[in-house]
Amino acid sequence: MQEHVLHLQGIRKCYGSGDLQTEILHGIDLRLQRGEFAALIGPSGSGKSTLLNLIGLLDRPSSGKLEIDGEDIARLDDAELTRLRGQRIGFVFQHHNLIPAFTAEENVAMPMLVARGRPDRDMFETAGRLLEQVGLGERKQYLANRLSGGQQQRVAIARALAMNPALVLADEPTGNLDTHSADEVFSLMREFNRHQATTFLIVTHDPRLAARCDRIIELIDGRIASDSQLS
Ligand SMILES: Nc1ncnc2c1ncn2[C@@H]1O[C@H](COP(=O)(O)OP(=O)(O)OP(=O)(O)O)[C@@H](O)[C@H]1O
Repeated sequence: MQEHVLHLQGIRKCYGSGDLQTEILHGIDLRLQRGEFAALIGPSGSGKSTLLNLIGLLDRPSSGKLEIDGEDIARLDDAELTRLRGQRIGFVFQHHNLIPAFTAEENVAMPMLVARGRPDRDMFETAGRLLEQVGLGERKQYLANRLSGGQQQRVAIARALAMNPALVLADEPTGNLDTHSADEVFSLMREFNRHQATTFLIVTHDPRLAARCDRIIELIDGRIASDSQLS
């Protein structure tokens, strides 16, 4: 097992081409150890989503080295990147991205269905267990669009954990929620982190939530401006 779930060295990202090319990330060095619970903060436009997209293997860096769970992504073709993303990374977005006409259970089973190619009993058992862990065991047969915003985000967390990923990337996971639901969703991520040693990297604009992380990484103008260990 790799000690570092994530290792970035000199990561740069440019958008556009020719004279219109703009560099957004200017050489990011970052390591995340297994079991870390880290916040990524920074002003709007500082490059947080751009960085998360690279780490989430949704886009490739313009240069630099990116390793996920010991795999150097430069060596992987697009199909291998998709496999690595599906198996090792979980995503929680601000807008939960659940399939509204599917039940909570079907939504959580979806990553397992995609990986295995056909439904089996085990994936629904796993989905049911995860939904119990996020406090929605009674509602697993509810359609996603019949659940409240906070409940939908809890389903999204269960779905992100369905493949037992090494790393969960959360982009403003509580941005749409009232304070109480935001606290609940945050506490759930924390519990999974403590009990399963899942590594979390969470983009948040909420200083109160960032202060509940172990580490705060601050991005300003495409550079890491500060990186502080809180516990
Ligand atoms: N596909 C793209 N093409 C060109 N420029 C882009 C693209 N995506 C992002 N940018 C630019 O990159 C910069 C960083 O954007 P990014 O979304 O990563 O910031 P952010 O820190 O996540 O901001 P916010 O907190 O507002 O979500 C911005 O100036 C943005 O306009």
